[in-house]
Amino acid sequence: MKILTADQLSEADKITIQKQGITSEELMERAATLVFEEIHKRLEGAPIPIKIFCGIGNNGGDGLVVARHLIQHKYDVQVFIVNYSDKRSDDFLANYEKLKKITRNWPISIKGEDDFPEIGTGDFVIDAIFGIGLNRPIESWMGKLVKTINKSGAFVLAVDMPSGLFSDRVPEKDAAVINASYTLSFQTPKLVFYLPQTMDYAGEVEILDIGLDRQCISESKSGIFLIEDEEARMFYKERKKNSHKGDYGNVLISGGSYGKIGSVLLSATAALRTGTGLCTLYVPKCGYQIIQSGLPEAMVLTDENEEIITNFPEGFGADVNCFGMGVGKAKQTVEAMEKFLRSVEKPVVIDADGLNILSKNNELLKLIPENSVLTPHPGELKRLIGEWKDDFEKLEKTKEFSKEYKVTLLIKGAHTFIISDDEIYINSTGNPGMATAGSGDVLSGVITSLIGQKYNPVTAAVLGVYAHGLSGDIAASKLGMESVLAGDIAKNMGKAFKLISEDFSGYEAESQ
Ligand SMILES: NC(=O)C1=CN([C@@H]2O[C@H](COP(=O)(O)OP(=O)(O)OC[C@H]3O[C@@H](n4cnc5c(N)ncnc54)[C@H](O)[C@@H]3O)[C@@H](O)[C@H]2O)[C@H](O)CC1
Ligand SMILES: [K+]
Repeated sequence: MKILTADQLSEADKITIQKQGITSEELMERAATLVFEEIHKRLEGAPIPIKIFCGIGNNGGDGLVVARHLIQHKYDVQVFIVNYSDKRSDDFLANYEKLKKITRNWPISIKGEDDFPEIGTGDFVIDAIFGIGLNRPIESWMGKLVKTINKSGAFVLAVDMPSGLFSDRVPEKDAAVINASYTLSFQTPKLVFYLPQTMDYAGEVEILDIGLDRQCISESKSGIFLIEDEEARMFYKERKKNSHKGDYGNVLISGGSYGKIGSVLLSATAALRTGTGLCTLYVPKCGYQIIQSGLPEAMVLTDENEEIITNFPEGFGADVNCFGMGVGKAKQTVEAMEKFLRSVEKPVVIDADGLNILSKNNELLKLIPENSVLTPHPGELKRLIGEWKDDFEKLEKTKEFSKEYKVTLLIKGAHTFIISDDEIYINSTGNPGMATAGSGDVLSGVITSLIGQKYNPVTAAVLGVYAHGLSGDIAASKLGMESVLAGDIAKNMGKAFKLISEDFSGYEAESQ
């Protein structure tokens, strides 16, 4: 799903009104009715005290529409108008009049701290103060109101955006921003819902299709995409009946050192579980027994050194190479990496210590084959591209690096970002149970495997990250998050691909 900016959404708003021949008030009614329906579906008429805080723009207008429907469905509702100016929007005013006609319990105006209501843990708060129209930080008594809501312990549902959160920048330290439990957002996701510095404000996110003009959305220029089941299914290539192992890639994974042979083992297991035809590992001598007995399906080549990699098997001729997990940073290993980079021409996958070697030996960067995939976590990324001021700068610097060296980079996290040139793909699968040793080794194996199966490297990275997260979700649903091991992520990969290729609804039904 495409991610649009606030300006693009406002534009889509206007075009929709023109093309569909509706008024903006009708569009507001449509959008906010969907919000009401979501709430009604969950509360099922429960007599919970609902406090709706409305601004005086269109986000506030949405709040008034939601209030009207809730009141008409006999919910216990109190509306508060956060009355910070006289400039009320037309659609706000129209809905204010409509609300007054259906209830005697008129909205209460808040003009300062003295007007703040008591908010308790048992309340259901709807935040309709500001949406995508926010153009400066929330200040004065309004800021205090936001902080009071946050401290109340109430369940907070944000309409479109948590108030105080900008769609295109990180809030200042101590800024007043609603900490929503849940955000119902209109039409397209917003980038800030997925960045580590801002994602917590939004809580759980659901996107409501409010029927904005499809053509306008598809023509809006955006290089940012949220990857969900639909996109993953689009990328997936089915295995052909008339095929043999040679069609699924000859993979060479080089890595490991004494005490870290498990990393390569995990990566190779994941590659094979992702469908690799032939998998060979290049490891120090100490890894031989471990791999032969731990993964009989893999072949093993050993370095002459017992404990570290000091060389690279030139002329092996793999379809795709992966380098780096568990290799350490010894001088001879740096030389081995240089030999590796000089002897391969096709795109490679570089992970873990391979990345740390690159950041300490910048002269090696220019040897990376074009279209390679680098899979850093934030610490490794920082060593590679330097410090960043905030998540937006991190994205910009990563794009610059991607363009300079013509590589795809991952930024691993709760939502892994895949960055290639000017494009950003955001993954939607995965869970905190996957924050466990070896999880990254598994991911490199998956991506390497897909490149070997002739996916282009960007697609391999995007689909690989998605499948890895989905497999982690399957593992967590069986084992509980705490018990997920990296090996479980590799083990469930087949099931993840089965879901991607066939039927997601089955998984959803199964996991409920
Ligand atoms: N996107 C859509 O298709 C639809 C959006 N809807 C809803 O409309 C809001 C956006 O409404 P808008 O009136 O443009 O902005 P806000 O309500 O977010 O803000 C109102 C107004 O307040 C001023 N302002 C901004 N920041 C501050 C501040 N810190 N302090 C004081 N005042 C501030 C500024 O002038 C704003 O214009 C969108 O989020 C949806 O909820 C439609 O209902 C349906 C279609
Ligand atoms: K809001």
